[in-house]
Amino acid sequence: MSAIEVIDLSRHYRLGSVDVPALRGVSLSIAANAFTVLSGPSGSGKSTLLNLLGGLDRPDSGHVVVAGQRLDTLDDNRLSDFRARHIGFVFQHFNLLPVLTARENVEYPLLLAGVAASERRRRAAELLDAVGLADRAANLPGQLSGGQRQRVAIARALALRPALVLADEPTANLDSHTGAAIIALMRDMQRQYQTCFVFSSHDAQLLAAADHAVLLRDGQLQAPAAVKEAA
Ligand SMILES: Nc1ncnc2c1ncn2[C@@H]1O[C@H](COP(=O)(O)OP(=O)(O)OP(=O)(O)O)[C@@H](O)[C@H]1O
Repeated sequence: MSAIEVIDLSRHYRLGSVDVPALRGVSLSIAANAFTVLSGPSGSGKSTLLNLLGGLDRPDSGHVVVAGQRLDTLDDNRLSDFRARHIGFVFQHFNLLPVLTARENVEYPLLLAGVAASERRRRAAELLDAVGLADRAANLPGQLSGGQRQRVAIARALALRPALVLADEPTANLDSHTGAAIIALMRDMQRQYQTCFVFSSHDAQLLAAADHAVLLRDGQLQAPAAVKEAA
């Protein structure tokens, strides 16, 4: 079963009079309940594709279907609502709100979704426990290490139990030891929460941990290889 269908997707950027083709006619299926890595050299189109999968950007042609919903049929408000409810994001720079504690950061998407306070507290506590940070719930992001911040970001991404979690270079700002721990945690969370995880990365450790690798070069798909059978 696939969580995402990508159909003949193209995205060009204009730099003055120069046309930069970032993605050229990409079609693929991404499996549900699996760990998929988008890989390829710098400039190959990984972030562009990830942004289109997450509805953060719109293609010039082609379309994306996430959890059965064609994103191109949604206007900006409905797309933003769909994103909030069905897609969790993890960023290279963590993007936590600096004035909120770890617990409040995890609760934030639940607050926006109108979840009652007692349920927000319960779910944030469960998730912080799952990422090994139960004792750091009251800390601000500035009082946490890079690896701990990324753990909070992963807990936040899972708060609304999304169909899909997208992560753009989630280990790029971490040392290799911390990066390996974050990869193991994401793998664990993917299994525990039965979610589709998609990452962009140059990180060989992340590629080795993946069920599927999507290889891009010059905005086009290379052979999509099954790294190993999905667990
Ligand atoms: N906002 C933009 N304006 C113009 N060109 C852009 C823009 N964003 C990306 N590009 C170009 O589109 C192409 C694909 O970029 P993209 O960021 O998707 O690649 P990437 O594989 O994620 O690279 P990296 O691994 O370095 O992050 C590149 O040629 C890049 O220069």
